[in-house]
Amino acid sequence: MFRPATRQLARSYARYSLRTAARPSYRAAAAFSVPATRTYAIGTPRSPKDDKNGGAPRKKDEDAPASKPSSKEEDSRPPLPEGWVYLTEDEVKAVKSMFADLPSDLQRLKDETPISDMLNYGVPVELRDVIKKKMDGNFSVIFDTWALLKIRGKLVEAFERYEENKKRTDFDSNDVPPGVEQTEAMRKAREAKSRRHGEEGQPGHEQGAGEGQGPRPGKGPKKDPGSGDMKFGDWVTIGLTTGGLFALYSMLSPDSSRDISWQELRKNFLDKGLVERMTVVGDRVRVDLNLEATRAIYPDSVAARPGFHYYFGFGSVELFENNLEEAQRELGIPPSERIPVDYASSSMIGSILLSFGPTLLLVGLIIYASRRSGGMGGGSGGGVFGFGKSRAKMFNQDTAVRVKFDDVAGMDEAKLEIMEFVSFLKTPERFQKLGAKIPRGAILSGPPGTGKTLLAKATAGESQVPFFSVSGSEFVEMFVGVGASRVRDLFATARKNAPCIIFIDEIDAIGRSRSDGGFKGGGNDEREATLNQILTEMDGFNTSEQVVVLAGTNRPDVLDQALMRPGRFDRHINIDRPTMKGRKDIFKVHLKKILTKEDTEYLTGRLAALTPGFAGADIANAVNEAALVAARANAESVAMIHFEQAIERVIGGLERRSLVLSPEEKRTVAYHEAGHAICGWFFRWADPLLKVSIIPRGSGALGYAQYLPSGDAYLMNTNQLMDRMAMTLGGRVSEELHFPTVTSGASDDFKKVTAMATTMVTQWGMSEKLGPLHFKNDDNQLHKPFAESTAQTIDAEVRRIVDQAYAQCKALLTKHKAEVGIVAEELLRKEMLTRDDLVRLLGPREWPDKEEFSKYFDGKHGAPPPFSTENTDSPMDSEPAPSLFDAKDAKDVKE
Ligand SMILES: Nc1ncnc2c1ncn2[C@@H]1O[C@H](COP(=O)(O)OP(=O)(O)OP(=O)(O)O)[C@@H](O)[C@H]1O
Repeated sequence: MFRPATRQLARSYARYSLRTAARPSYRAAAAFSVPATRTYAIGTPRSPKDDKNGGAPRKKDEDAPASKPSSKEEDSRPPLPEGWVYLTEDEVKAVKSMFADLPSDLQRLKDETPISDMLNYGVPVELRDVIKKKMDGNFSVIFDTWALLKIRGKLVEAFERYEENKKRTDFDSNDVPPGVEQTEAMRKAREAKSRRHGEEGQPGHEQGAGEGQGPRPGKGPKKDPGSGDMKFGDWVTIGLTTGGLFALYSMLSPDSSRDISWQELRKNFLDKGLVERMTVVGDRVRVDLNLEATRAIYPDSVAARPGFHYYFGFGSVELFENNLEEAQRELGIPPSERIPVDYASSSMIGSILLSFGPTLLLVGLIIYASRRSGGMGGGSGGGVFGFGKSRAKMFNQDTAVRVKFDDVAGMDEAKLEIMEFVSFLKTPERFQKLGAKIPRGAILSGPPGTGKTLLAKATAGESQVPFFSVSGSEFVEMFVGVGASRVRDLFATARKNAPCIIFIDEIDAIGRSRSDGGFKGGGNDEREATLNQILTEMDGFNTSEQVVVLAGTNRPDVLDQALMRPGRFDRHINIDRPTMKGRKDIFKVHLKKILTKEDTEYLTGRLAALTPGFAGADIANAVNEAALVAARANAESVAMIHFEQAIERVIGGLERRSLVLSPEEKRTVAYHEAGHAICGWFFRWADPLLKVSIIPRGSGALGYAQYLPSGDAYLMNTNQLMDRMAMTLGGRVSEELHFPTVTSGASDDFKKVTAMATTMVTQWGMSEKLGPLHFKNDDNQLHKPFAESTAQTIDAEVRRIVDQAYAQCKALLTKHKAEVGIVAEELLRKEMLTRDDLVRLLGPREWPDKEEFSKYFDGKHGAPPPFSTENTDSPMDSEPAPSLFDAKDAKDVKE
């Protein structure tokens, strides 16, 4: 089987055949003394039509055979050089059969190869071995095909030598002398060559017609329908192993280019027709070789690898062009087939980019990063300078601060105070004509969620002036000077928009007392610089400037005194948690958004009674939660029961019915809670019980008892405190009385009792031994503000008080041991008991109820008992945020 591996080989063989077919007297022997052909990887053939000789080019080789010899002449065939033999007819038949066996993609080779001519012109002797193997049936597709390729290489080399010796010009199909009849092989070979030349896309070139002529391919040798397929097909046929490894090696090889001198290039590649294209890249020329031809001649060279290029330098483009021109002239390459030269001007830009690319990239990144951080601030200025821009959000009439004083409830005094600012902003002349200096600003302080921000917004909403809202933490940045710069920017913008209000929320983030820094080691210069800037800006206000600064904080105690002095924040408005009436009003505000059919007066009163210690935000949350509970229950409107469930949920957390306790644990919890309930029922000064439950809730409470607090207890006497402590210890005492051992469940009770007793002794002057002294225990202080002996006295007094509460509780529960049992057993059955259940089990409470209790919880309004047992919690509910209550809060969530 004869399978040319490369385009070059195929072409060479085709030419060889053409030649022999055209001139029968030609002998292979002559080929070794006279070059018969020259191959060019590139170049455009002359069209036969264009040729002056009518498609038959001039004759170049005088020794070339003129016609095919007859079989009679075979004996007189000239001797062949060593290593070459003439084939017999049988052998030629075997070659034909090998071609017939070729895979379909190589069948074309058969057509392009004039096999019968082999009979006359000899072949390398190795071909005979291959033919023999074929005839014996030992032909190996991989190894013997490879041998055939090598044989083909020898043939090509022979022609190359011939060419070099004679320095003759190309001999192609068009060189057939006039009058010589072209064989079929000649025609096909010429067509094949014509197709290859056609790749160069020379305008006006006409391709020959005939079978085997494919559609004209686009530019580039790889698209050659003949040679490209041939190469690929060869590798496939030879074997994936050889080809794959070679391709992999070629790809992975870092050796993708090499410098070469002009002389080397000329000797090794140009003269052999292996150069396909040259590209001027900057001051060098890149050489593209015809891979297939190169591989045939230099099979082991890197030059034959795909993607490999030679480069050579030149003095000037003109010199290079002249050299190339001269070389091609010497080689006799016709102008139409000269090697194309490209000029890659874009490489200049490419090389500039390559040199400056990293720097440009870095600069770009820096600019991008600074723009981003500037942009994040929301300030108008971006870029590097955006850091110092204020991040205050501005609201005006268009962007609407629609909050009005009516939306703020439960802080009437604070509202009155702040209304003065509104009058000042609206009618400044009223104050100015009397010579009154307008307060510069006000600090709104109070626990979280009490409505400080809301009040500031309402001030802006009422005065109809622009409102700049910023948080203190937004001045804090890792860069020195940024905070002060943002303050400057904020005040400058505010002055431009005067009259207006600036609201700085959480001002303690920057307004912290400057002396505080010392303890933490070195202070914080950046924060101090920011604070100083605020002080300066507020000082700098001209009295007629209508810019009011409001600030909110939960920690007025840590603020710097300079900030609080008159002339800066001269009004201090403390907003505490709302009273019973305040809560009622806040409920009214938020109930406006809710669809409910309940009597508003009764509903708000009852809810306010149930929520002592709730801040405005807690109330807003509870109302919203009630609407969600009602929605889950598919209710038409939000009813009392939904509100109560919502409040219970806000206080105690989500019910955790999935938490399964053992019967023994459940029993312990029931007796523990029953102990609390009995104490609350029988102690004179204890808060009336609302509900006791052993359904686990929240994160760790296994049961709890809830009491109606004694209104807003601003004052508590010793009796109340002792009863409350005794009631708190009721759980543990009950466990002691009813079980052989006690549990860890009373830990939180002890914590509360200890805290209460300690406060009584150290702050409320309720210890006769210690007397009327106040010792504030500050965790930040290293030393206690009292002597060691005082500490011992405090310890002793705290113990005495707790012991007394314990004794009081034990006496009561021992007396009512049976009742504890009754309540506990009922609790185990029902899991939750209300006040009505206790009345049923224990009879009416001996002590009179408080006013609010009888008003809202006497059952006269037909409302269900508080905290109905109906459970609408679904497992998907999220747990509400726990509310904060101080020691005065009577809601008692116990473990
Ligand atoms: N007095 C009130 N009247 C009506 N709603 C209130 C009142 N106080 C708080 N709220 C509700 O609580 C929400 C939160 O209040 P706001 O943000 O003003 O609290 P804050 O005191 O500024 O809290 P923080 O100290 O945590 O910043 C308000 O949007 C409002 O719905």
